[in-house]
Amino acid sequence: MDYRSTRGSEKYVTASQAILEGIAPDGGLYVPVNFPTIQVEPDWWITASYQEMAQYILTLFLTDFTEDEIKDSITMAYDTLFDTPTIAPVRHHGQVNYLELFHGPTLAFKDMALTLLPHLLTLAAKKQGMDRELIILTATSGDTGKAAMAGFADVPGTKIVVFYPKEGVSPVQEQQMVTQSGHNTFVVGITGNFDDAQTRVKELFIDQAMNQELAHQEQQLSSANSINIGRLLPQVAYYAYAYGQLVKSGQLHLGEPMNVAVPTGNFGNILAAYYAKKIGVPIQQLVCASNQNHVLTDFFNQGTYNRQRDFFITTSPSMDILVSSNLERFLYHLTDEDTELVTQLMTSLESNGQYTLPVALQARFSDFYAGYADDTLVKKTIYETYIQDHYLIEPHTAVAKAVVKQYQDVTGDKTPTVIVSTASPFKFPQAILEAIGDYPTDLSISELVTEIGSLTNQDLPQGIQAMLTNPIRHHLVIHPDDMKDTILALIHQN
Ligand SMILES: N[C@@H](CCOP(=O)(O)O)C(=O)O
Repeated sequence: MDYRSTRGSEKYVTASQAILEGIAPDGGLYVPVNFPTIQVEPDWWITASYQEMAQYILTLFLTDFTEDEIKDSITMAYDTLFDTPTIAPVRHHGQVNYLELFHGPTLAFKDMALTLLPHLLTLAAKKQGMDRELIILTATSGDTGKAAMAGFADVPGTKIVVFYPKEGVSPVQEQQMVTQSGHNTFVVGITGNFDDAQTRVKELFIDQAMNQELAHQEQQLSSANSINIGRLLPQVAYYAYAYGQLVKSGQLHLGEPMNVAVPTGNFGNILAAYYAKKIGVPIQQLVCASNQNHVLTDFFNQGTYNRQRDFFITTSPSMDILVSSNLERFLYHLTDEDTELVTQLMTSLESNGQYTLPVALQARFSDFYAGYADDTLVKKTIYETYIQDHYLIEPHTAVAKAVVKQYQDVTGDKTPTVIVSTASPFKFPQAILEAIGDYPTDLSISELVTEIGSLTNQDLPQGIQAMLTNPIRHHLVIHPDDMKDTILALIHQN
């Protein structure tokens, strides 16, 4: 299986090359040149473990890795770092299925790929005979940063630098990041938003002077964001696993489709569901759920992507994004691989802040339903779910739940649906407590997470305990324009 850039100007590369580079040299994103199909015995869906499914699916995509390399990486990634042997359980509460993707070490769905990526990247470097130090640049709106640092901490031959919006993540997300250990981890707040960070990170990948300077120091950039195909493909596995669990629970007969509802900002998680559908996971409708920054909702409903709009800081900060990077990959597939058109659209987005898709292409959106929920609706959804179903959900999951309700009200579609639950309630205690009761507004982080523990009847997860006890190691806050100099200073300090 080869990969090519969405902007088309580069030659085909192997999986290991694509993973190592992170982003294509022309500024596009690597995509598979074709899609394999799942060919398994019927009982595979209900008997395979999470690890077995992930191995099967990744073997289809990562064809220059051996089966043993993939298997060993998966064994190391999905182990006791997760607090449940099922890794990605589907829980059923009040007639609703939640695919809980927050059982990994940092309590967010990003762990599903970022416990694995360091192994894949290390192998990719070996395969390519690349012995430079890897500098992993990462932009985060809260979850990716912590998961990426936890994954790469003290991994030989790597340094990781993460940028996050200083005023745009939850207090727990920030505390998790700034207490991260590891001699090779760096996290820096910026006085801007996630888009400022992500845009500059993408620019640096194609900044010749920067890349030359790094090469001179025997270093090379790569990415831990979902712009890296090696971050995205592991996420395909959990949609297959969720489907198997729905069949196992008797909600579906094998072959009958499910719907999935994904809270999304950077369009990576829902693109992984789209890829799952393309390789044969029976998915009917992809419900694309946005928060008040509903640039994706407007795109799917009106055909125009317009990032020139107010930016809101919401209670679901991981989705506070106006430039959804992975939409570029979707456009590539939607346009039947018309790299010239994709390049035009992306150039228009960069220079005019918007683009409109030709009407004939808008007619191809039928796989997707898009909607959004603002913070008032999110609050109501968290409250109702807790009171009616005795289940505590965090704001991103609540966004998806609210949009599923809109979808079902509008269409009457009764297809069994999986709501992708992207983070643990422990990461967003303030928003949750505000939604469900009359809590004092001045609780400390420790008091906040303790309340969540009482409400869910759980001990504090290991990752939360570590956050409360580890010292703060990262203090830097900079202007986004200083990102390049800051990276160079951090990675070259002794
Ligand atoms: N929601 C993300 C933003 C970056 O998304 P990614 O999937 O491209 O890493 C976050 O929490 O950082």
